[in-house]
Amino acid sequence: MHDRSGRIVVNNISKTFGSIPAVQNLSFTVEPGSVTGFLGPNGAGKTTTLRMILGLVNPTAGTATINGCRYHQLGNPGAVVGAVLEAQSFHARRTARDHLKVFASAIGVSDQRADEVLGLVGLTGAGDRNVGGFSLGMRQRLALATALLGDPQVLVLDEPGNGLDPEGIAWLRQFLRGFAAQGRTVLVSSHLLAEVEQTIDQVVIISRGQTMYYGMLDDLRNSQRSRVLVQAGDAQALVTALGEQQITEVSTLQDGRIAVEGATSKQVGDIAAQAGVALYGVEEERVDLEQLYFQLTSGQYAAPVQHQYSQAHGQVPPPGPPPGPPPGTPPGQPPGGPGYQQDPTAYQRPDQGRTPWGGQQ
Ligand SMILES: Nc1ncnc2c1ncn2[C@@H]1O[C@H](COP(=O)(O)OP(=O)(O)OP(=O)(O)O)[C@@H](O)[C@H]1O
Repeated sequence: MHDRSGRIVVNNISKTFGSIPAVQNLSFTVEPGSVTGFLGPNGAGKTTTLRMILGLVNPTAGTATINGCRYHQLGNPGAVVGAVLEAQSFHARRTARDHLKVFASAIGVSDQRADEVLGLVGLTGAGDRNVGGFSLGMRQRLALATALLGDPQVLVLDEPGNGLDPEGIAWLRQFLRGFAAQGRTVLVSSHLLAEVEQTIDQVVIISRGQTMYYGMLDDLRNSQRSRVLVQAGDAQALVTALGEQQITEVSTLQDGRIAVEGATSKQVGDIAAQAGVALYGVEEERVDLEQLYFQLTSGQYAAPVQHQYSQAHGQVPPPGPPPGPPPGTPPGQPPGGPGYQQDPTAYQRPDQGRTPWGGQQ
C-alpha cells in the first residue's frame, strides 16, 4: 500500500549497461507541490533514471520509489503516476480521441475522460483527426493528455518541450506550474536549462550519470555573487574609499570600469558620494545561470562559453555530493517559496471536489 505522499525518492541508484555506467549513485527527492527539473546533456543518464523510477529499467543498485513504493507495487499506477517518455509512438490512422479511449479503457477510466484531457492540453478541436497528421508539438500534447487520463498525483516527463514552439513551451510552463500548485508532483527532464528555468523550483543536474548539483534553483543562482560595475571620475580615489570600508574585492576592467564584489550598487554609490567621486554609470552584473550549467556539465556539453565572468571567478557549487537536502529528506525550502508563482487555474481535476488526493488508491 502506498503512502499517498506524492513523493518520489531516488536513493543511491545506479545502472550499468555492459561496461557503460549510465547512472552512478544518484540520489534526490521530489516533493509534492513543486516542479523539479532533471537536467543534463545528451547521454547524461536522464532517461535511464526516469525509466528506473517508472519500473521500466531495473537498477543495478539502489532504489527508486513513488509514494514509498516501487512502481510495480503501486496497485493502479495509472491513477498515481502519469508519464511521458521520449519517442512515444501512436497509431497513425487512429484519431486522437480513439487513441485516448484505448488507453482510458486500459487503466479503467471512462471514455468521457478522453474528452476532458483533450481539453486540458488544448487539443479539443483536433480530437477527430488522425494522429498521423499531427505535428510534433501536437503529439507531445497528446502524449501529455494520455499521461493525464488517470488524473495522476505525480507527473514524470522526459523532455516534454521537444518539438514545442515558444508558445507551446509557455503553455507547458503554465500547465506544469498549475499542476504543482494543486499539491501534485512534477519531475521534468530537459537538456536545456533555459527551457525549464522559469518552470522549476528545484533542480537536479547530472553529467555522465553523476550528480553535479541538487538543490533549489534559487540557491544555485545565489551561489554566485553578482558584482557592481562602475565608471568612476577618479578610479583610484574610489578604490581607496572602498578599501576604507573594507570592500577590497575590486578590479579594473579593460574598458576602465571598476568591478566591485561583495557590495551593492547602493553601497558603492554612497561610498563614492561621500568620497566626492563622480560616477558616470553603475551596473549590477547578474549571474548567468546558463553559464553555470555549462560549467557544471563541462566536458560533456560542447556549447561555447559566452561570458568569462563566472568562469574566472569559479564560484560554481562543487561537483559530487549535492549541496541541497540529503537523500530522502524534503528540500529546505517549502513549495511556494521565493520565485514561485502559483496558477491554480491551469489544471482542473476531472471532477473538482469529488476525490481528495488522499482518496486515490
Ligand atoms: N539500453 C541501453 N543499452 C546500452 N546503453 C544504454 C542503453 N540505454 C542508455 N544507454 C547509455 O546510457 C547512457 C545514458 O543514456 P540516457 O539515454 O539515459 O541519457 P539521457 O541523459 O537521457 O540522454 P538523451 O537526452 O540524449 O536521451 C548513454 O551513454 C547511453 O548510450
